[in-house]
Amino acid sequence: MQHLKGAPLVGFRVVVGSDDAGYQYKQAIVEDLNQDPRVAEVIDIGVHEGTLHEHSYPHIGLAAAQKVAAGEADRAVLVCGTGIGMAISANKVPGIRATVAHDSYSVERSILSNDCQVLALGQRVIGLHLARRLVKEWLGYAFDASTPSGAKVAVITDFEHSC
Ligand SMILES: O=C[C@H](O)[C@H](O)COP(=O)(O)O
Repeated sequence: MQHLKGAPLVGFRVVVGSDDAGYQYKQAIVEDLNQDPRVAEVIDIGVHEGTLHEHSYPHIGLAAAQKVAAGEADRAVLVCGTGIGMAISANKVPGIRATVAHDSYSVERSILSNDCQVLALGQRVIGLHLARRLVKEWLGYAFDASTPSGAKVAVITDFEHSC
C-alpha cells in the first residue's frame, strides 16, 4: 500500500474472509474490492460455496491475521455473525489490532486512533449496504504515527515486544 501525504491511498492488498454466517456479505465485499481502483489485490481465504462449514470463524480469523502479520497483506476484512469472534481470533495474532466497527465514526477511529489492520463485521447485525459502505470508507483512512495517537498505539506494540 502506498501512502503519500495528501494523495489518495492506493495499492491495498486486502484479505477477505468469513464463516458460514458471514458468507453472503463476504462475497459482496470481495466483488466491491475487485472493482475498487485503490485495491491491488484481493485475497479471498474463504469460506467458499460448497465448503461453507469446513472452517469456522477462529480458523478464518487467525489465518487472515497471520497473512497481515507476515506482510502478505495490508489489511483484512472479516465477516461472521456478529464480527466478535473474528475480532477476538485475529487479535490473538501478535502485532494485529482488530475490531468490530458498525458505524462510520468507529471505522474512521479504528484506523486514525488505533491503527487497526483488521475490520470485523457482523452479517446478522448490520445491513448489507451499510457493510459495503463502511468497507469503502475504511480504505480511505491511513494511520499517522506522528499524531498523538501514535504514542498510544506504541504502548501496545511495546508491550507485545516485551512479552
Ligand atoms: O462470533 C461468532 C460469530 O458470530 C459466528 O458467526 C457464530 O458463532 P456461533 O455459531 O458460535 O453462534
